[in-house]
Amino acid sequence: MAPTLADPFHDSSALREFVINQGNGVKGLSELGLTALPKQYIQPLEERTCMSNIVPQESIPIIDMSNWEDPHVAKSICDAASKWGFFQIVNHDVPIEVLENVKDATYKFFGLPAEVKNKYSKEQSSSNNVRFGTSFTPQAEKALEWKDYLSLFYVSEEEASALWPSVCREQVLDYMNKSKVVIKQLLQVLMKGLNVDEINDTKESLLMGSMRTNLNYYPKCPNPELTVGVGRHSDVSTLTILLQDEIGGLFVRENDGDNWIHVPPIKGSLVINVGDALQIMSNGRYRSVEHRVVANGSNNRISVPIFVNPRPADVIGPLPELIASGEKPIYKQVIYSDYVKHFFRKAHDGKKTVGFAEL
Ligand SMILES: COc1cc(/C=C/C(=O)SCCNC(=O)CCNC(=O)[C@H](O)C(C)(C)COP(=O)(O)OP(=O)(O)OC[C@H]2O[C@@H](n3cnc4c(N)ncnc43)[C@H](O)[C@@H]2OP(=O)(O)O)ccc1O
Ligand SMILES: O=C(O)CCC(=O)C(=O)O
Ligand SMILES: [Fe+2]
Repeated sequence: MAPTLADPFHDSSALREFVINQGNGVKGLSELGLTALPKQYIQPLEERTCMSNIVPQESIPIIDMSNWEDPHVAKSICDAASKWGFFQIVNHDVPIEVLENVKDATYKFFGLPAEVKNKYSKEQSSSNNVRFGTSFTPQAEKALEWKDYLSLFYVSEEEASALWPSVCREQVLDYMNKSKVVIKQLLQVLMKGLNVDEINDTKESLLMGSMRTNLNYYPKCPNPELTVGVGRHSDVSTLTILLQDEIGGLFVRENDGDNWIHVPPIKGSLVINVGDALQIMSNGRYRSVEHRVVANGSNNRISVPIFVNPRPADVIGPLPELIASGEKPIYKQVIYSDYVKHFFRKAHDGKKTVGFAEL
């Protein structure tokens, strides 16, 4: 049968060839002007965002970082990390031009021809530290996600100069470097909230020894209600610093229940969330909370998370200071790269990754 514009990708191998092998991504699908979502992206009902589960009157905290050392501000940061696992920060000293430049650079990267972006795919990239991809783990997913991404793991300025795409390299490095000040402030406050007063070099390396920046591109989707931009997951980081554009679509789970709260875009703000590594190191005091992104029928959307992590070879577990104070550990010691590999080997599955470290 001849392909139709409604479903030219009835055959999954044709879809894989176009989206993954040729590097067109979902951006390429979106730009074909399809009238219906290819069936490979149709998510089961329980994974779609249902309006009746959204609580419009709720909101995650918004914290002004200009007086971050003030005990009231510090308390609101620790409370937000314990209760919500998510908050937004304003007046954080990352210059607005740096944020605007990295958003422009994201559009520039995804605007490159498919064959140029595809040079950074898993198959063609000269390093595992630079990866252009689509969905989350397409080989492990029953239903694909409507998102393309570029993932940049930072090793050194030299490696970035040699390997990262030139259209976004400087802007991502600048965003990462300028964010370090607020990352350190947040970690200092969060550690103090656990009665860990000194962040020595070893502890700093454990909390923020590696960084990965992803550029996420969610193209306009023909049937947004049938799919997801990103499925329910918690991040495996210590902290994530997320820059989103003005479109919206990020939802956070409220108190482990069935209700979801929208994270409204605020110009110049950054969204902060606790990742699994901090949940484990804080012995469950700070919570990495499930979140998801809806697809959008009218607009393209971008976001730029910085995942602040331990180093791959670090062993993570409840911090010794917490155990010394008499707390019973609820997590075991795990090698961080084993934890991350476990996350990347399966489709998004909410909070299940943390089970890998549970005692
Ligand atoms: C993409 O959509 C996402 C991503 C996310 C991400 C959320 C985070 O919190 S990312 C922070 C992760 N932490 C780190 O990167 C720091 C620690 N790094 C490591 O431990 C290692 O660098 C490594 C990530 C484990 C890779 O080590 P390596 O020795 O190179 O291992 P491999 O065998 O090559 O890879 C293992 C496995 O993972 C897949 N993978 C690797 N990198 C990525 C990547 N950047 N994005 C997606 N998948 C990746 C790789 O393909 C391997 O899988 P196979 O099936 O091929 O075996 C949140 C939400 C999203 O939607
Ligand atoms: O795009 C967003 O708002 C969130 C993306 C996300 O959760 C992630 O990349 O881990
Ligand atoms: Fe996430």
